[in-house]
Amino acid sequence: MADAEDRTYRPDALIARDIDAYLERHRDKGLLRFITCGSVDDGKSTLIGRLLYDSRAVFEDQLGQLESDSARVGTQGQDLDFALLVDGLSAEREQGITIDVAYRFFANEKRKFIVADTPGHEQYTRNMVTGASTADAAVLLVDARKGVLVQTRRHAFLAQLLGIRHVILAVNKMDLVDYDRATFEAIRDDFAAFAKDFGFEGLTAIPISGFRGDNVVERSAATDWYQGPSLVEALEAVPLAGEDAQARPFRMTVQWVNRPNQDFRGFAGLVSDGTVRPGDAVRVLPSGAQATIEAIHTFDGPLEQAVAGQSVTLTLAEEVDCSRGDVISAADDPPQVADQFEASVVWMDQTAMKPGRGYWLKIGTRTVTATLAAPKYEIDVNNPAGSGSRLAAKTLELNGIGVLELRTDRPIAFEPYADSKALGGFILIDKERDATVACGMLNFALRRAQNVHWQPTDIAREHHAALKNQTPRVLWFTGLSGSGKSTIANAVEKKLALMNRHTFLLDGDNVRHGLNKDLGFTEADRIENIRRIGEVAKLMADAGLIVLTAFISPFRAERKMVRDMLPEGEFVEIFVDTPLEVAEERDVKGLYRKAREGKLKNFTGIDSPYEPPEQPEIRVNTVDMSVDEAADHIIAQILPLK
Ligand SMILES: Nc1ncnc2c1ncn2[C@@H]1O[C@H](COP(=O)(O)OS(=O)(=O)O)[C@@H](OP(=O)(O)O)[C@H]1O
Ligand SMILES: Nc1ncnc2c1ncn2[C@@H]1O[C@H](COP(=O)(O)OP(=O)(O)O)[C@@H](O)[C@H]1O
Repeated sequence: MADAEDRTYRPDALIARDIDAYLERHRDKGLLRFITCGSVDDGKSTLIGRLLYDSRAVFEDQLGQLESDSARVGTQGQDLDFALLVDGLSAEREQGITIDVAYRFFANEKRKFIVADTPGHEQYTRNMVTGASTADAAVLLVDARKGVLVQTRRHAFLAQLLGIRHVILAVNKMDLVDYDRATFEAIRDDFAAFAKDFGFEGLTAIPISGFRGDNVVERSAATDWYQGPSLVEALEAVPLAGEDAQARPFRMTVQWVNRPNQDFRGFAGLVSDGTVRPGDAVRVLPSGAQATIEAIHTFDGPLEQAVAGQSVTLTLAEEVDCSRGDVISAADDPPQVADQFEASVVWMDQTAMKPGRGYWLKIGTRTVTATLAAPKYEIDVNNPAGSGSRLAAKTLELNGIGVLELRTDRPIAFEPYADSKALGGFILIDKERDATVACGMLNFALRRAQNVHWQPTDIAREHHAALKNQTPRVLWFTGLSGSGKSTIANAVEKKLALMNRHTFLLDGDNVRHGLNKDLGFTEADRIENIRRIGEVAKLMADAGLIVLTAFISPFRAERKMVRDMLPEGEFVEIFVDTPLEVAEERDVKGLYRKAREGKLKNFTGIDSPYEPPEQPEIRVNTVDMSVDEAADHIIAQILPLK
């Protein structure tokens, strides 16, 4: 702040005078995206404020606001409090912490920069992940008085997990330790020792003062013992992501198929890697079909070549199947195709991960269903590099990071995240709530799936059904324990038998004594229980049977999963809608009493949830209907069975 009075801080005057000229001036400069991370009070906001202010990216009205805010609530006496420039949200000001990712743009003579300011607080891992996913570099702030903290380590770990290869360790508040060289070097060495296995290509440590401006834009005389670059110089030296990507084999994920008329079929998307030219041999994945690039179209006309970072429309010389989500790649060096993977997952939702449940997995522009296994281990983010960094875990909670196996319902083209963010990074979406719950990185494909193929059989499911002279069905009873599922399913089966129908009743207690005797009543076990029963019911329906199942099946997601496994109309959801009080009153097996006495844990309706169907095909009310009436009602609804 020493020279604040004698310099005229103004936003680049060109912005106001001629915005086109301003943009033109910056157009051909490379763009570096970076994140800043640090603990609360490390001075992150002040540093970013300083970067913006010194690069004249602050607008005059903001400046006026800053002056009045500084006087009112600033923490820096009469000086401008740069943190106020960045901590824009009022909630932040009140709490004194940054609560979301803020993106800010500035430019200097050499480069344009987008900085994602990510919060330091422990529970905000997901915001850091959001900010880091597109960053080329990370600036990790450390308070010179405090040194490397647990949070610094966590941020460094997340940065490497998200594939950031260039890290700048900004040892801040050097003014408060009298610019002491030994303090700086001890912190630098401490961090380097911790991060030695992280594989950072560039690790630069810089002594700075965001508040005073030392070594932020210009090198400071106060640290004459330091010979390295200023922060901005270090940021100018980070290689741009695009440069790396261009050296890789060609890949483009198809965003949409442009078919304005019969004669034109173009595949539009962003070239994520490499270079493409007309005449190049390519492959469409996951099908593997080969083709040749006919032309490259853009809004401004055809191109002789397109490189990573450009959005184009490709036409192919041959007629091949290619649709949204497919990957067009260099023919001689295509990405892999697989449906089982090891992945690292960062859980970002309040609701814990449910192993066995199907989530939407979105990778590039493709969306498939993925089922996650329980984590192999969770990573102790507070101690990510040492021994003991792997923790046993059955699930992942908010901000938890784990390594696990997952399978997709269809093969997808992919690359390990370490090689390609575009083809290896994904998000997971809760199907019911349509909410993003996690992000992840594919590490590698599991080989085990590759040699297992579907065996085609000559007698198809239609033949089985025709021989039995009936339409297969899965009559899926769901409801609380003691609601009447088994009793009614049994009555329905008897009636169907009298009608000469071929049936099979899969009942909760029986299946749990055999096929599923390894499973208990945790959420994960119930999900697996229903998954297996769904698979068995499907096989039986393939064999032409009318299958009746009587399981609590408490979760909508798994009932929907079984519905989706079967041909349209074959799954009939029957909600045995008995109120909890009535089922509890019946208490056929004495389990409700035990549960109320606390002798039985995770009992449905007591301390484990039941999600009633929203639109069941059939609902039966066992208070008003007898068993026989309920059975007749169901049969009437499913007829005819041919
Ligand atoms: N904790 C707990 N919660 C619910 N039910 C329990 C529990 N412990 C044992 N039982 C008995 O197991 C039967 C339910 O098994 P399901 O396979 O139908 O359950 S689930 O669909 O996996 O939720 C259920 O049988 P029904 O009464 O026929 O529903 C119970 O008798
Ligand atoms: N209308 C009804 N429908 C079904 N069951 C009834 C009805 N009225 C009384 N019940 C009794 O409720 C109990 C239901 O138990 P069960 O069929 O084992 O339920 P679930 O399989 O859902 O746990 C049985 O004892 C049954 O006789």
